[in-house]
Amino acid sequence: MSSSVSNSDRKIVTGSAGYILEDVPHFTDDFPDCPTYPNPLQDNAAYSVVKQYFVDDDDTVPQKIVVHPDSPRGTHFRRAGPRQRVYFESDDVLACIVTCGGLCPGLNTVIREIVCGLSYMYGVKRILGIDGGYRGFYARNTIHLDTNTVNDIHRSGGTILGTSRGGHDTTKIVDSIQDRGINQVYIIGGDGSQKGAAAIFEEIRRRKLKVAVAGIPKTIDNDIPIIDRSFGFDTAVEEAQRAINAAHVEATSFENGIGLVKLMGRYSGFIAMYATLASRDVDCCLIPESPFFLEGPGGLFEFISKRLKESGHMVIVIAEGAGQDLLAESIEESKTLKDASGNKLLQDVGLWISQRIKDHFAKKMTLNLKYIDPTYMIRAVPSNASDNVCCTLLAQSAVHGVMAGYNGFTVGLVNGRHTYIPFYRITEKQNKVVTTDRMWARLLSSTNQPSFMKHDDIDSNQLVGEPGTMKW
Ligand SMILES: Nc1ncnc2c1ncn2[C@@H]1O[C@H](COP(=O)(O)OP(=O)(O)O)[C@@H](O)[C@H]1O
Ligand SMILES: O=P(O)(O)OC[C@H]1O[C@](O)(COP(=O)(O)O)[C@@H](O)[C@@H]1O
Ligand SMILES: [Mg+2]
Repeated sequence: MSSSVSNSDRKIVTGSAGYILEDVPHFTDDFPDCPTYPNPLQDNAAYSVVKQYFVDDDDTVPQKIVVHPDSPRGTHFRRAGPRQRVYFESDDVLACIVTCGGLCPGLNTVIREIVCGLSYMYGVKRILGIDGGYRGFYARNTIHLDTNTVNDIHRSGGTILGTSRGGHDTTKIVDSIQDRGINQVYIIGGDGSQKGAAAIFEEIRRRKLKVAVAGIPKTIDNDIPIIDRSFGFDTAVEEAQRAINAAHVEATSFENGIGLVKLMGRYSGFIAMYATLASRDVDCCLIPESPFFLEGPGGLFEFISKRLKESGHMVIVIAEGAGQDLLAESIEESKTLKDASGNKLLQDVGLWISQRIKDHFAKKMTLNLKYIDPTYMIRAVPSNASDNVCCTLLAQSAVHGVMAGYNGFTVGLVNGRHTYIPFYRITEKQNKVVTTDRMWARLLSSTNQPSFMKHDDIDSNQLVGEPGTMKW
């Protein structure tokens, strides 16, 4: 690596052939002389047999893996994992864990694995749970966590710590961290929580505290950029199959039956897209990234009419954020309502579209429409086997990074490898389905639905924009 540019926000290292490392802060940036210790894992019987268990400090992971012979090497992120030296003595650690935002399958597994990782791998004995999200830092007592208290929690949905929206007061949160003597903060949450984590980290740095802040991305609808996916998505897609199956059974049992399922996805339609591709019973999938219209040639009503004539039934999957522009035209106040975190409150597109379909066909034909809203059911369940493994690796990677002195990062899977990503890359934009990618084309070809787009409508940004993750 040849040169390094660093300001309070960004730490960019450049190398030959267009190599760029978007690095994360490290304790030594602010405390150049802080002491280090041998990693206790080197004496751990389970890990000592692993060849090259410790990650080389120069290991980085490319953001783009499809390249041409003359492509520049491009952006990389620091590879996650244990390092030879650590920046905390086990007995000095006072760690805390907080869960924020909406529920997601796997929250309890991540909590469990942070506690077990800290305890079994690094001999940390003092771990606190923050009660009920960010406001719990200053408004509630802490919860004692150890390997016994978390032993069985991965079998339950939700979060044993509780969660909330709103209540982010950076000054009060950092006061609480400072007063309690906490020196490791693990924040499990979505895009909003990671913005909160970045604010906490900035304030900690401003106060020159030797406190590590690490984010673990919680995104059921896969709206966090850079990462391949995070825990809970797989479970949500699997759980959505039950609703789609029910919709299919209802639709096939009645004359002109329509089963309509609403799934989560405020701005990103990945759950709807993957649930549709997995099921094969879905005739039409509507997501926020792909505008649609109801009336006239090429519209949804025409397609419903055609599909009912062809097969006598149909299943529609709609993401909660789809068609919000159409709803906003009819419900004026929907444009301004927000939740406690400042997220725009969405109107129930499922109810609205059900009514519009019923009204449209009322005088034309008998129609049996059943609306199923499993949105909270798909996020309140415990995580499945594959998500449990995902939770474990994310939690352990976060613990390794913090112990190794890295700071102000979100841990995430990039092209199948765990990495440490600076907060600003996680919070600067949202991950979306790119409707000019092949995956959306596969969906259109599997459902045979219209694209609802005229060529002129295709957002020119999408043609040149960064491709969405989860591409095969
Ligand atoms: N820009 C922000 N700055 C600081 N805190 C934020 C910001 N956005 C959201 N938060 C806080 O993060 C927490 C979770 O945010 P929310 O948007 O509800 O869920 P998620 O993290 O799942 O996206 C809330 O306590 C909220 O107040
Ligand atoms: O009713 P709540 O608890 O605010 O949750 C609803 C929202 O939570 C989510 O499941 C997840 O949102 P977050 O990522 O902001 O937590 C959204 O898809 C949904 O709109
Ligand atoms: Mg969010």
